[in-house]
Amino acid sequence: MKQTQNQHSRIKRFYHSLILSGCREEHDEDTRRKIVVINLFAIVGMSITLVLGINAVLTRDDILGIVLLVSSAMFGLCKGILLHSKLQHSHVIAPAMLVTCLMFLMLYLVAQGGVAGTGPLWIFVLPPVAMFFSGIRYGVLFVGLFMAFCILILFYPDDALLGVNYSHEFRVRLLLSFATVTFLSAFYEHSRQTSFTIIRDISEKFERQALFDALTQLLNRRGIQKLITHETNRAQRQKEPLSVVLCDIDRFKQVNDNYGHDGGDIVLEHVARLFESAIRKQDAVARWGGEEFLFVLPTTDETNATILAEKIRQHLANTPVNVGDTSLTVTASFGVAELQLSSGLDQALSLADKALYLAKEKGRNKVVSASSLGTMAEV
Ligand SMILES: Nc1nc2c(ncn2[C@@H]2O[C@H](COP(=O)(O)OP(=O)(O)OP(=O)(O)O)[C@@H](O)[C@H]2O)c(=O)[nH]1
Repeated sequence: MKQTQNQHSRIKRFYHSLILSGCREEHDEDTRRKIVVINLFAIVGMSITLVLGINAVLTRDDILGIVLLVSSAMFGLCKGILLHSKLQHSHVIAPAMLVTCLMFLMLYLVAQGGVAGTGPLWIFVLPPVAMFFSGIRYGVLFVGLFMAFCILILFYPDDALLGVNYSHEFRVRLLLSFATVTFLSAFYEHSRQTSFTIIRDISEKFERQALFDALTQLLNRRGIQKLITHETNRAQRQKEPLSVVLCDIDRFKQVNDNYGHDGGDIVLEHVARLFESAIRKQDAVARWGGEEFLFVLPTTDETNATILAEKIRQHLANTPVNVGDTSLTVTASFGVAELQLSSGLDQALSLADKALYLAKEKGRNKVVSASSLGTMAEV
């Protein structure tokens, strides 16, 4: 069993170093995908140029062989840079090197013709690779530079820079078809980037909608869950107090009945803004349900949480809200409980709920703490 696990983790590590080297946690999805392609390109480039290089040496084409073997080494170096985990910008340096290396290799193939004059066929690899690795701006710059060198090599007087004989038509058509591929690659890269931005924006919007309440812009029940778990674990680990306060607007149904649902929504927004402005930066408040709110107060014991709840209660009661022409005074009831290390969060929430229920029972517009539940219930 353990052996299989070891084998699994070895395969995983091998896969990571092969495909994902250079990926960091802070990288977004697009950058990660790019790094995967850079890794693959470096490996494939290194292998192909190595095989072609050995073949060229064996067939006594020494210069082509050396150029290909040097290129293979350069591709290998790019892979090495990606594998260097401490290099911060490896995902920028490696592709820049890859494109430069590719560019020089292609220029050599254009100038010398490669095997049986087929060298120029490889240059069409450059535009899509340069656009994808370097983005449109630098991609166009790279390819533009490459074309300028190509024109110089192909049309230099007396073919002084050429080691092979191309017809005039071939040279012109080679450049025209290369320019067409460059244009299409730039257009494709632009569309790809635009689609990616749109999809990212939509996904961020959906993520926000899933975690935040659309009306009040506060975290919703699902949104605060992650924070609660994090704060609960921290409080338990560091043995620090943590309190929760459940709050429910008083007689909210009447607000809806008297001022309509829109009036009710204005009140909910007013309460949310007031609550938000009343807490510290490390505290959080969420819309827990319809007209119910939950405060999470790290490093706060029940006594201090009760003092804060009382302050908020008074502030709300003294801050009327305009609903249409009416200035409306809104009150709320609060239940406070401190997290007990032995019992956990659910117990604290249940106690806060009981305290809130008691605050309602005792006439509303009140703060009740969990520790006073027994004594107050008897009064
Ligand atoms: N306008 C508006 N009303 C809501 C929303 N969510 C829940 N409500 C209303 O909130 C009201 C809650 O009423 P109840 O649970 O009876 O409580 P209450 O009237 O506040 O009475 P107490 O809590 O006992 O003081 C219901 O009428 C719900 O329809 C919302 O998003 N907007």
